[in-house]
Amino acid sequence: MPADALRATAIEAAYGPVRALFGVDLRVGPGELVGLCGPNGVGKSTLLRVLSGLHRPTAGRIELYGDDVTAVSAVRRVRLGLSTVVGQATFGSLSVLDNLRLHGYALPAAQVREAVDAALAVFPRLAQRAAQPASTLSGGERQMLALARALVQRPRVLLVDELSLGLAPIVVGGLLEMLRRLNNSGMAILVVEQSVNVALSLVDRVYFMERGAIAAEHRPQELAARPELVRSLVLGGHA
Ligand SMILES: Nc1ncnc2c1ncn2[C@@H]1O[C@H](COP(=O)(O)OP(=O)(O)OP(=O)(O)O)[C@@H](O)[C@H]1O
Repeated sequence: MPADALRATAIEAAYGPVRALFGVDLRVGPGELVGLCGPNGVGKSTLLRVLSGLHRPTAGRIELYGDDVTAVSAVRRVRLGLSTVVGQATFGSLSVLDNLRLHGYALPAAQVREAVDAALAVFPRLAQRAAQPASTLSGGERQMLALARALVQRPRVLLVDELSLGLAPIVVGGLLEMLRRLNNSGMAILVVEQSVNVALSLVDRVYFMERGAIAAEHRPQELAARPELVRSLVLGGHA
């Protein structure tokens, strides 16, 4: 059997004395699109930070295509094919093009231009605005830029935090369509999503987190006829 694109086993994490993750097990198969849902504060963003190498776990193991990357730095994980889209923060005074170029930091210099052109080809709307300062983009365009920056890194596995946050449904629809296309082209994707409806419309499989651990795992079709189960999963311990 081929190795999982991404596998986390028994992950624990803390902020000083405050424990945030309690033995998380999660996997994303090659070419799979997986969601991670759960109420505020259950540890979704912390888990993403641990997976991307931005926060060191206190226990557990992370594997990328079968290789142990638990002790590997965030930058090296990018080189190994793991990229992350977090928020819409950009370098506002820099142009869209320069924001993209900067994100080629993990690529050999000779490949940056081609990678930037490829990312712009995915987002024609950004290509039209390549010379514009990023601060002048709309919220939706900024989220496109956040995605495009990750694409510049040529990921095999993409982690996405809260794609739909604060965006109009029509904009979210376009971004989801983009994630689907990237996934269809073979990219494994893990998307943290506050809106369970958004997640269920998109993913092959979804994890529900509760108080720092995975509480359930389902395929959307299993949940289609069970609104009461979805409700209890969404509300977690608050049901
Ligand atoms: N920098 C930090 N310092 C201390 N505690 C933190 C820090 N970041 C997160 N936490 C705590 O860790 C727990 C998990 O937070 P996390 O942001 O991972 O949750 P989340 O599920 O992503 O929430 P949300 O959906 O609201 O973004 C929370 O109790 C939070 O208060």
